[in-house]
Amino acid sequence: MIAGGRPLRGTVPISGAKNSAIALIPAAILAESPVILDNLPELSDVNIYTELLTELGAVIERQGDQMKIDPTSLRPVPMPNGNVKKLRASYYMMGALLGRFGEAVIGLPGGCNFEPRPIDQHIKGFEALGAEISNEYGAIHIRAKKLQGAKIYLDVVSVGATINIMLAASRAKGATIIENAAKEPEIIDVATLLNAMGAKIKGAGTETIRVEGVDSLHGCRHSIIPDRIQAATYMIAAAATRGDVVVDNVIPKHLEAVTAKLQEMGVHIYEMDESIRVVGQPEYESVDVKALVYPGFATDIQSPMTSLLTQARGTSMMTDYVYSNRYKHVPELLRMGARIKLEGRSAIIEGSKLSAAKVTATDLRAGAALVVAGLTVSNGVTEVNGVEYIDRGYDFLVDHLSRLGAEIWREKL
Ligand SMILES: CC(=O)N[C@H]1[C@@H](OP(=O)(O)OP(=O)(O)OC[C@H]2O[C@@H](n3ccc(=O)[nH]c3=O)[C@H](O)[C@@H]2O)O[C@H](CO)[C@@H](O)[C@@H]1O
Ligand SMILES: C=C(OP(=O)(O)O)C(=O)O
Repeated sequence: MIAGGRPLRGTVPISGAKNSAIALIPAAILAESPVILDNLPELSDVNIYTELLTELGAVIERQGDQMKIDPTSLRPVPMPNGNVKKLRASYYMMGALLGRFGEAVIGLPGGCNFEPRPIDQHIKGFEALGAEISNEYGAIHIRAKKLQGAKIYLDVVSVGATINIMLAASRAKGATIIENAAKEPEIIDVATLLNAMGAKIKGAGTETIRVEGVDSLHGCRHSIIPDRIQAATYMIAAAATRGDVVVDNVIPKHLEAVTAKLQEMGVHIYEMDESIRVVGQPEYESVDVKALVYPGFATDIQSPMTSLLTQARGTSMMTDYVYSNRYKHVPELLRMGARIKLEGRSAIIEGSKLSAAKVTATDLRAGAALVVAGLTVSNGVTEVNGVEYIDRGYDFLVDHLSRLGAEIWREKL
């Protein structure tokens, strides 16, 4: 529930990145001794991953924002159903188990289903490494007598496929070259962990990644990079409420596309070494935004940005080149009085005054978009349902926003 209309003011600490954490936890499967992860976010996706690895026999200890994963007794137990279906990133178990044991049986992943999300490039990568793959009763069976390095050109730039191939290839014989690789910061984070575990990966963060396979990997300690999507969401919320907020513990370089777009709208932004101050203004110019792969404007921030664009003067255009149909938030924003038209993969957004309504999130970032919208509305209380999606990606959201001066609370059901 949000009684909006209050400018957000103060400092918000940003936790470790969800999309790193849920790749780094399965990466630990490849080690033959314990891995320690610091700066772990407190998210439902992380909790589900913890359960998944425990079901496979790993021993996991958590203390504050630290997780110790001891994978020494872990076995490649088939996981056709259950927790794997609750999580998009359960597909990383495929690459990790394949690398460590040469086999994996994993149910097709779940997670946010804003549109069909194929994993054909992951499969193509495993096959190129020598794995045999079949789909039986909704679960992918992957087996390889021996993993052999290969040259793999990805047909589409895919974060998940790039990471999954790195995981398996780090234990293959010889060199694997991934061409047309994704360049997101989370890919560099995974490569950094794997290299600290003894892998030989070069080029992460560029479109060509070279993985020299090694015979074994060992434990290490690693600190997860800050969550750039959470950070961007608070930046957008600060702008939308005409507030003055410092997002702290971030890597400003990871947020350049968002910073540039907000500045183009007229938001004042000051970058420090590890924080960004966002000062909202009474009026904003309309802008056109293209959601692209990194270093472009992230698709994961497209939905909250769409909410902010309702606050700009004139007509803005949002085009998502990564997911053409990621607009489940739009019908809900219409309920709040937004004037948005969908055309193909674009949303055309007219500046409008929003009003309170009962709305429902059906995926994580749609949820974030509705919260941003609710924060701008001063007449009445906006009710956002489906908050379990928001819990996938924003830890302590209500606490953080309350500390920034928002009137926001969770109803006990
Ligand atoms: C857990 C995680 O890190 N999730 C992120 C990851 O998802 P995920 O890794 O699943 O997304 P991808 O980068 O793979 O998808 C990018 C595009 O490629 C297509 N595609 C992907 C794989 C494939 O085998 N075949 C194929 O056609 C997808 O449909 C999509 O259009 O990157 C997305 C794009 O930045 C983000 O929105 C997600 O938050
Ligand atoms: C779509 C997202 O996550 P996932 O790929 O885990 O569903 C997201 O983080 O916005």
